[in-house]
Amino acid sequence: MAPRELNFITGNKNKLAEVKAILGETVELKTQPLDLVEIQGTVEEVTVDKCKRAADAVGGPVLVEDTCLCFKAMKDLPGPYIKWFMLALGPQDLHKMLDGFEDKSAQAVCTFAYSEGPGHEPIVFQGRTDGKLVPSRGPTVFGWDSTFEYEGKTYAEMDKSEKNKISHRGKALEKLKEWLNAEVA
Ligand SMILES: O=c1[nH]c(=O)c2ncn([C@@H]3O[C@H](COP(=O)(O)OP(=O)(O)OP(=O)(O)O)[C@@H](O)[C@H]3O)c2[nH]1
Ligand SMILES: [Mg+2]
Repeated sequence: MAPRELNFITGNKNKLAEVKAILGETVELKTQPLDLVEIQGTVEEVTVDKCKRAADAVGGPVLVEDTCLCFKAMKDLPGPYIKWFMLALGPQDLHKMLDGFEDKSAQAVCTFAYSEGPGHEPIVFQGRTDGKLVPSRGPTVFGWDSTFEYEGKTYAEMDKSEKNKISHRGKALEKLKEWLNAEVA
């Protein structure tokens, strides 16, 4: 049975705001701001492990999300480790990581995992958006939004509803919504 409410565990306020806006009235969204340990591995491994840790910490059903930024020239790195590169370099200098490469293409990947609670295997919903890494343009409010360009505009140059329609997160949440609706029907 699909849940009627979701407990989204995240320490990231910007993610939470987008998830709230995208899910709208689909489901009741609760949240707990836990900072969970994140392992190394593929994005699926990182997200599933984060989900299990969240379920254990909360002792009940949880939703978590992990975001990757993958550079094609770097064989998909930094991927799930993008947070640490962002923290070190900031949005102004992140694009310089690809200075030595012709290929500036990048893919934003968003992976949600839902678990019914401790001991339950998480279900995964993923969305991917192709773009490229560019010198920062637009407000630097959310992570690497100002350096990721999709069809001529950086995420930061789009208004929120425009970003949410084509974003990695929007696409992943479309799959989550389909699952919620299919289970209810
Ligand atoms: O410009 C951006 N547009 C986005 O749409 C977006 N989504 C995530 N991020 C950043 O990418 C890293 C992911 O790391 P991450 O998934 O582990 O997140 P987090 O640790 O901040 O929160 P959480 O793990 O508690 O949920 C963090 O630096 C996030 O700020 C984004 N930046
Ligand atoms: Mg994190």
